[in-house]
Amino acid sequence: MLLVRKISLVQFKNYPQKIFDFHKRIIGITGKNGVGKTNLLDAIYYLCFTRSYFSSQEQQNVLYDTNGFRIEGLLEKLGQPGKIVCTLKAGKKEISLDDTPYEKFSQHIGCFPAVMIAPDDAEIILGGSEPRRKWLDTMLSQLDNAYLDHLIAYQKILLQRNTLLKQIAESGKNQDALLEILDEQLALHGQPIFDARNAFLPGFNERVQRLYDYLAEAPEHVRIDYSCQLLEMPLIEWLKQQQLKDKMLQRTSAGIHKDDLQFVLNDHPMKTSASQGQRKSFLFALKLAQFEVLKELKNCPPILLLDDIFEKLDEERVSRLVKLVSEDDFGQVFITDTHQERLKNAFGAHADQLQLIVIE
Ligand SMILES: Nc1ncnc2c1ncn2[C@@H]1O[C@H](COP(=O)(O)OP(=O)(O)OP(=O)(O)O)[C@@H](O)[C@H]1O
Repeated sequence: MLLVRKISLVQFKNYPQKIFDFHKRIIGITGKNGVGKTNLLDAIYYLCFTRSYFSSQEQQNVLYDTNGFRIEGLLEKLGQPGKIVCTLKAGKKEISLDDTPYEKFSQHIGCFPAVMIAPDDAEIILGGSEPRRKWLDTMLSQLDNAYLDHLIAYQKILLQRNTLLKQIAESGKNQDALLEILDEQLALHGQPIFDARNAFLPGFNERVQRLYDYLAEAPEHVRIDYSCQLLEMPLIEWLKQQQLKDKMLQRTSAGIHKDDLQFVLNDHPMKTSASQGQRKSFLFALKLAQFEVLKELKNCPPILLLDDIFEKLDEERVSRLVKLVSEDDFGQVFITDTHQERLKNAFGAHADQLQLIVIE
């Protein structure tokens, strides 16, 4: 099992300095609105992903009017202790495992798998394609370090290619030789990303359907369709074919950065046709399916971070979810709620496994 035993926060978000000890499998975090329940979940997420789930800019993670933070976590994975330290000092970030700093943070991703379910996740269905790609990338990066390395390289080369396209337009100079090199490199990293995304979704769909059936009230058919230009032809051919157009647009119009996922409910797009309840059930099914895959492929259940689920789901769905996460092989679960009694009652039958933390 993977367990967080202790976390120390210094100047992380609203915490000037705070230590939390965790000694049970299910951790209920309660306290009034705005006390820092979500921030505590985010700190745990940070230890696993080397970044915040909620804040895209590091400065947002630093306590107001200070200039750096430190998160230290003591974890236990399959009986082995591990110490992760994440610091931001004078704008410089450092991550270490057992006092050895990582040269590449990507090496850390997937070592301590975790899944977050949070209110903002509705964006995955309702927003543009970016949150869907981000969700898929987070999932696949945890499963395979090579995927993340390809993704980082792809994004870097994409930026270089777009810069070159702008330079060509501005200077009128022939830079075709360089463009060709970048095309080859982009294809080299883009093609395996496509392969991984394409291979992953069919099996994943079966899991999402099963979990949706468990959570939802009515039997409905749900699925995720992968939309990608590379389903038609390889990236290198797309890049060649689009070169003229790209020079005019001054950006790269083909590639896996254009991918999207279509969430479908009974053959209709979920974004426009699903009710709020159906969307919530689908999101939970999606995240729990992610949990299942990680558990199987990592041989260890991920840490599950559930933010505000009692506000989001009706009683029936909450009780099914509680039943699921209470199973002994589920791994460590952190749940936030403003109502201490509600949390206690929900886990009443498993009170021996529940540790309540009240944040004041
Ligand atoms: N960088 C920061 N420095 C100081 N305080 C911050 C920072 N970022 C966020 N906060 C504060 O953290 C608080 C929000 O914390 P959080 O979202 O964890 O609360 P919560 O207990 O989950 O609340 P709710 O029950 O409403 O979901 C807010 O008061 C916000 O002002």
